[in-house]
Amino acid sequence: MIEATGLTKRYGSVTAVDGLSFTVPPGAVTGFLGPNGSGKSTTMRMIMGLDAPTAGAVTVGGRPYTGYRRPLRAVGALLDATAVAGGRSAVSHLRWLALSNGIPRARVGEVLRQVGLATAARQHVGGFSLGMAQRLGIAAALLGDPPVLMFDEPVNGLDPDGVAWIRTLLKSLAAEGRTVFLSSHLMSEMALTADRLVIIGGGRLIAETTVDALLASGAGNAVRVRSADAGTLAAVLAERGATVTTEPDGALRIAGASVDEVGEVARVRGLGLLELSQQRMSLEQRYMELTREATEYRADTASVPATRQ
Ligand SMILES: Nc1ncnc2c1ncn2[C@@H]1O[C@H](COP(=O)(O)OP(=O)(O)OP(=O)(O)O)[C@@H](O)[C@H]1O
Repeated sequence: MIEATGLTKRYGSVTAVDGLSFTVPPGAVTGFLGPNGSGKSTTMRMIMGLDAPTAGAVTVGGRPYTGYRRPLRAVGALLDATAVAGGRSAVSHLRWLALSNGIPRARVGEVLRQVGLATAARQHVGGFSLGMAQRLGIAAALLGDPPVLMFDEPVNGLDPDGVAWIRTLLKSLAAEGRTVFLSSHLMSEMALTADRLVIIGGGRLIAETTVDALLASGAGNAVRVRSADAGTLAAVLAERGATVTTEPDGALRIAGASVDEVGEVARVRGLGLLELSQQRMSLEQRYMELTREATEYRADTASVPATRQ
């Protein structure tokens, strides 16, 4: 579990993180989203004790990261995959990390196999591709078998196989009961990987919610229906208070009624249906809508509405 309470970081006149409170629970993948410069990396650095908060606090497993004598056993993190000395081999890099954290040497071989780097174990890290460096960073994060894992843009530069591999790995780590916290700008990937989301903008919380709840709450969600009796169906639905528009292909787009309600109205009136489906905004569309709302709200009132579910 990661818990931030009133977390704040100022760099001179820049407030990078502004009174941020959120929880990352175990047993789920929680995505961390926000526009460029919204404070995600700064927040992750404070979680890892690499930067001290100006105000507020963040704990991992109930205590600050810096309170752990062997931190790799408490939290594994991939923050910058390229931050490994290039002259070392993968195996010597991991052995050194294991030694300094009281982790058995045998664990090095295990994690190298787990990330698919066993055959490259003795190669110099300087010659690694970005994908191999990402895998090595993940091996280092897994080394101490920690209950909490954090990944900053883990799929950056990976090919589709690598992206799918990380998705499966993160989900399986969460299924084992670990806390998994993940930042990424790839919305389609986030929609497939994350169960929950913490969304920030301008250093402040915009929403803390599940992916399902966020998608269900989109203003652009609607029901699409095609019927040979579209005119009658549209009139009946409008009478019941739904907003009905006609699409270029003759289908009706209905806001303010569920798929079940539309289906029931058609059944009762004996109107044949050719198609009936729920239209949902993508995570990307919903995220853009939400961050835009928050920016406009902030411009109006100088404070951001926070949704917690
Ligand atoms: N060491 C620093 N000194 C001064 N300002 C900083 C420092 N680190 C971050 N900032 C500023 O704090 C704000 C938040 O930056 P941060 O890197 O945390 O955002 P981010 O959400 O991770 O962005 P990105 O998505 O681009 O990685 C930015 O305005 C940035 O310029």
